[in-house]
Amino acid sequence: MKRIVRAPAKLNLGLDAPFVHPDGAIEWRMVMTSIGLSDHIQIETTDRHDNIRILSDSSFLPNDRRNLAYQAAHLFLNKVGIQTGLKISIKKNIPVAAGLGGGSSDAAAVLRALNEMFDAGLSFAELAQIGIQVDSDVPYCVYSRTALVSGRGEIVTPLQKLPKMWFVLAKPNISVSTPKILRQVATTQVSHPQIDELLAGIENSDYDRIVSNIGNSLEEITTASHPQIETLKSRLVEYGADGSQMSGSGPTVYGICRTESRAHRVYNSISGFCNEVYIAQPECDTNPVF
Ligand SMILES: C[C@@](CO)(OP(=O)(O)O)[C@H](O)COP(=O)(O)OP(=O)(O)OC[C@H]1O[C@@H](n2ccc(N)nc2=O)[C@H](O)[C@@H]1O
Ligand SMILES: Nc1ncnc2c1ncn2[C@@H]1O[C@H](COP(=O)(O)OP(=O)(O)O)[C@@H](O)[C@H]1O
Repeated sequence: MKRIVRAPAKLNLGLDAPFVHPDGAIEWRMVMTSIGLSDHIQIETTDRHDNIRILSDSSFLPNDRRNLAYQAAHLFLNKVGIQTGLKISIKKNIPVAAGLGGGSSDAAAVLRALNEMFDAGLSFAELAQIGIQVDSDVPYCVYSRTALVSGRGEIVTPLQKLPKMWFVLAKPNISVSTPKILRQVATTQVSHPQIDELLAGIENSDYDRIVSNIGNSLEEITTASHPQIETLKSRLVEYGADGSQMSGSGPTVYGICRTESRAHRVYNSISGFCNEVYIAQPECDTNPVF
């Protein structure tokens, strides 16, 4: 049996961390969307029982149990009691450790694909329960559509489609350690974006209200050690984006544009300052996940 699936990158339109639980886990309130930029994953069954082999075209990825796709496959096979070998080949298009959830999305794509391949009949909620054991963005990525994410990442409430918009992503050439950023949440006075206003903007398909209420509590923490993120954000707006923000714990920033032609203008201008630049639309409008 063989399947090829896409694993889309996510963007955080709104990210609030209202409090930290006594065990150190962060309580999230995030509005996320998935975009056309995606990894391609081929999954094949093999007769080497209980052997999960990961191959990828990226030298940045672990190809053993540390790979999130491996962990997802392992948990799924245990849960449904299937004995098979798997070969999982990842074509990596999403920049790694960029705040775009590439690893979580690969893991979620593997869960969805195995569920279909073996006709296991698990609901998205059940796949999300497996996914939360891998990391906190996997439940969202099982749905991979615009959604409100809360709790420790396990509560996913799908929202309606975003109005037409374009994103211009720019990934500066710096490394950000997510654990290092997240550890600082408990001890830093972070700002809290207006998530309810953002939700109202989405509910009313109101582009301007959405753009004026994007916000990310982690931005101040990451920017404190990497001020170039702030510069890149300002440049995106200077070149014509209606708003700009960092995704996740960074370092990728994105600008939002209402039209494709404006997005291309911003793309061309920002390309002079940043090597890794992408244009994408929200996932659900154009490209079904399978
Ligand atoms: C911040 C977000 C927002 O979408 O995006 P990314 O930047 O990853 O894309 C994610 O929630 C992120 O998800 P993820 O990377 O899965 O985070 P988690 O699994 O919760 O934690 C990542 C790592 O940070 C550590 N961690 C987490 C919380 C905390 N208070 N202190 C920590 O040291 C965890 O132990 C783990 O090793
Ligand atoms: N399939 C995968 N794709 C990307 N990264 C992975 C994968 N499996 C494990 N990782 C590890 O997960 C970490 C986070 O990567 P990624 O999910 O791309 O970024 P982020 O958490 O910033 O959204 C990296 O250190 C990477 O080595």
